[in-house]
Amino acid sequence: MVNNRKKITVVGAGFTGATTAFMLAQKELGDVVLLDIPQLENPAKGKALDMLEASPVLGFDSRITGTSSYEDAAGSDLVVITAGVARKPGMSRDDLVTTNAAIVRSVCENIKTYCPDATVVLLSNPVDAMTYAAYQTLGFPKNRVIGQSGVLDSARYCTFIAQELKVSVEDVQGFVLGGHGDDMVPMVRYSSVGGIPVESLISKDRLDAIIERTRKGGGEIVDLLGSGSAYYAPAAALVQMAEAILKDKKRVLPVIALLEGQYGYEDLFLGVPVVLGGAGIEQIFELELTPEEKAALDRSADSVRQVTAVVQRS
Ligand SMILES: NC(=O)c1ccc[n+]([C@@H]2O[C@H](COP(=O)([O-])OP(=O)(O)OC[C@H]3O[C@@H](n4cnc5c(N)ncnc54)[C@H](O)[C@@H]3O)[C@@H](O)[C@H]2O)c1
Ligand SMILES: O=C(O)C[C@H](O)C(=O)O
Repeated sequence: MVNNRKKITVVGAGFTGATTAFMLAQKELGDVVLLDIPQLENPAKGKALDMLEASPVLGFDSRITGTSSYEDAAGSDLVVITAGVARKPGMSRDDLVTTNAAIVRSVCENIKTYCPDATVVLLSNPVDAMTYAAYQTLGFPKNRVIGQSGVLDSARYCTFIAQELKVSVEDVQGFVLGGHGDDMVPMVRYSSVGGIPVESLISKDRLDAIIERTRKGGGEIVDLLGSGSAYYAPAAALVQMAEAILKDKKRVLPVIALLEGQYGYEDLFLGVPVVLGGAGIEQIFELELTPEEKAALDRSADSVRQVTAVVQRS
């Protein structure tokens, strides 16, 4: 049964948007509108129809429509924004800030008009700063403007731990704090495998290598693809967040939230563990950090503050 016929709009029908739409529909989290610019309306319609024609085989009843009109998005419960350009090999995510801030702002003007009650999840990069730009433009309550990075970064971190120990990913617990950049902070002290602290299972050298690979995880995929960036794991991360919100699951997940004093930061969107449910971000967990962890988080927050300042000036 489709989840109370919730309505979900995915803005940007490119790699991440289309993959997210398909996963949302397969999980029957709602009816899905896949929206792109007018010049790409037909490809958006084509992708949506192609997905819909898979529904008898895969057995889902979510409706999927492609469009370039925000009227079709009207009244959405959830809006996922993937609109924007992706980086190329040799670029950092921050190189996209000016281009994508303009795109995110124009998208959010429409969301504000057509979907005033929606919860909005940002994916476009650099995502911490794009979440700030969206919050400014939307004027929605802070709990309903959320960025995706920590679920993806944590998934990469847990994948590498499971590979190292040759164990099931299902038994690995761990998460990443901070911004979605190369100085993100995988939280080793809070990571475990089957309840056993990871530091007692993996040597420091190997853990350092896993941390470094996690931090550069997006770049590893960009280099392998040659053009474009990751989309399967990012889409899976968005869908986990969507499910938590649409089903009011109150999952504890690392997401990009507005910090107003938590962790010592003011007026900054940054990745932290939260309770994610029907109201969006329902609670922010503030962890006690060691001096080393806090210094690492400060470095990450500084990077995010610098790129956010570009958004604030533009
Ligand atoms: N936060 C993360 O963890 C994460 C993960 C993966 C990708 N991303 C980012 O997500 C963005 C999208 O990645 P992708 O691989 O889907 O790129 P893509 O190029 O495949 O798709 C982007 C789509 O956005 C559309 N678009 C551009 N301007 C638009 C507008 N004004 N309105 C509606 N649609 C518009 C484009 O036409 C295109 O179809 C990039 O910025 C990428 O860096 C972030
Ligand atoms: O690395 C990128 O540019 C895309 C995304 O942020 C990712 O981490 O895969």
